[in-house]
Amino acid sequence: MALLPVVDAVARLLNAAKPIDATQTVPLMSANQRVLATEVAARLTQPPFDASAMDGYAVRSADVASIGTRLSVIGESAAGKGFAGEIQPGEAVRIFTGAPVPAGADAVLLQEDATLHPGGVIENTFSVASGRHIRPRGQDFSQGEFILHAGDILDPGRLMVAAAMNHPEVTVYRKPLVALIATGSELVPPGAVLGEHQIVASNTFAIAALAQSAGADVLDLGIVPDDTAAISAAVRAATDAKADVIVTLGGASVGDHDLVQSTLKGLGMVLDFWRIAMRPGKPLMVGSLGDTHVLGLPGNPVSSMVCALLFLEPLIAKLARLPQPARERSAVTGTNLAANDHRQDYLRARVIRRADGTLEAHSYGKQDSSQMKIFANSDALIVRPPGAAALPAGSACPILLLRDIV
Ligand SMILES: Nc1nc2c(c(=O)[nH]1)N[C@H]1C(S)=C(S)[C@@H](COP(=O)(O)OP(=O)(O)OC[C@H]3O[C@@H](n4cnc5c(N)ncnc54)[C@H](O)[C@@H]3O)O[C@H]1N2
Ligand code: MOO
Repeated sequence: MALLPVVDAVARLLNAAKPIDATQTVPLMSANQRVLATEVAARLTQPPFDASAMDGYAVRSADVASIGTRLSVIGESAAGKGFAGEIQPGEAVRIFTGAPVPAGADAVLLQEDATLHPGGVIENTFSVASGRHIRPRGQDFSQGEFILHAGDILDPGRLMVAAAMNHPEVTVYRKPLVALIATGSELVPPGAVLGEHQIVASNTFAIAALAQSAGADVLDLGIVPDDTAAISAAVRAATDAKADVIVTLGGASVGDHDLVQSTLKGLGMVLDFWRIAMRPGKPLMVGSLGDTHVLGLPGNPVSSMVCALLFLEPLIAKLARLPQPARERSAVTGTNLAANDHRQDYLRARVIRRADGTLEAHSYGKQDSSQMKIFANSDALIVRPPGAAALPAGSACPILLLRDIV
């Protein structure tokens, strides 16, 4: 079977994925980066009353048209405790930022523009026009106004206005649930005392972090040995939990102990495709078990990460109604790059930002898909398309950023 090109494989996966319709109501404190499922209208008018924008004196502007006028201060209006009476000609009320403007007043004289005399009398050193330093009722928004909309991604500004509209909670789309199953009889969790021929299961932590950053909830189903019954039990646990995506780690290739595909098929998985024209990550498997997407990632740590970046991250974005990831950048290669074969190659690279802003990517020379230290030190993947000619240092090359470059 010919290997499927990466771009076709991603398109097949995303075309088959439907955004999640289910919603849930969450408190504002838990709503950052969630996707709104409803329109949100203001439950009140903001500000709810004409309010002072400054600390000073509420006055009748006609009284202070000329400098040097004396006014009697007859009371105080503070934020949360306004002045009940009405200002008459020749009177002023001490007022503070955010406080309601008393009846009769139509401007605020800054305290810097008033001289205080004994006996509660002020004298203006500046004149203020009608309306000056007053925030009229409803200047921000009005009750019933729709300010947030279904599909909006909640961020600090939107959460601020949601709270100001007097909503303690919002209705958002449910996050996709990604179940992770690490397969391999050699695997033990980090922190374990390793027996002979055992290795630490590291992939789960990388893929879980990637899935959470992409907007998913993660269900870690732990490590299962290379055993059909054990893999089946973990897959059933994932479907019982109503996972939207089951991600298996390892056992994706052709060895005698690579049982993931055969086990999943035995449980009813429909295989969509297997084996992609990419390096690393060739043995990636994609299928569906009922409505659940199944991604079988290769066990080699870097292969699993590259597959997760290329396939799991966009899948989560589509299910979650979030924008597709935008990791692509233009860079120049800082090293000579060899001609490529028929598999799209993803070279781990350090990236520096030149003084002119250009990104310069330095591929690690020797690298294979088991080398986690190189991946951890990599800022980007240089993308080498199938059949790409050799590139001398200084040539333009596309990269996928793994982290921000300062
Ligand atoms: N005859 C062939 N052999 C292999 C092929 C092939 O086409 N023909 N493909 C190779 C490629 S490419 C890859 S990638 C690997 C992927 O194999 P599997 O998905 O079956 O992975 P495993 O054999 O289970 O493990 C590979 C390697 O990674 C380690 N591993 C597994 N899981 C984890 C984990 N959760 N955390 C850390 N490390 C893990 C495992 O111990 C192995 O060392 O197949 C090639 N073989
Ligand atoms: O594709 Mo494998 O992922 O080369 O190591």
